[in-house]
Amino acid sequence: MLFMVRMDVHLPPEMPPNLAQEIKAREKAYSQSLQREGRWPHIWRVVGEYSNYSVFDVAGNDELHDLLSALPLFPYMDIHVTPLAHHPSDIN
Ligand SMILES: O=C(O)CC1=CCC(=O)O1
Repeated sequence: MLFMVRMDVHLPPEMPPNLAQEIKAREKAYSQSLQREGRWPHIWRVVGEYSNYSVFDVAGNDELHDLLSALPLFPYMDIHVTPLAHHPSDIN
């Protein structure tokens, strides 16, 4: 199943910069491992915002929830999930 996910990151201003960098480095490594596995095929920056739109290709809701809740930035993000279905006009 495909899901479009918007993630808005809100790191607390009082977080020490070295801790923020460490969390971001773990987030990047985790994200890139899922991308290599094909479970996170798209990630796009929202212009001008500390946000992304991503597409996940997973078995279902439970797998997506497990994957998202394991993100190192999960405690600092608002996440909105949109399940995607095939469009009848899609030629692919
Ligand atoms: O920077 C972001 O949008 C948050 C994020 C998700 C995966 C990643 O590497 O960074």
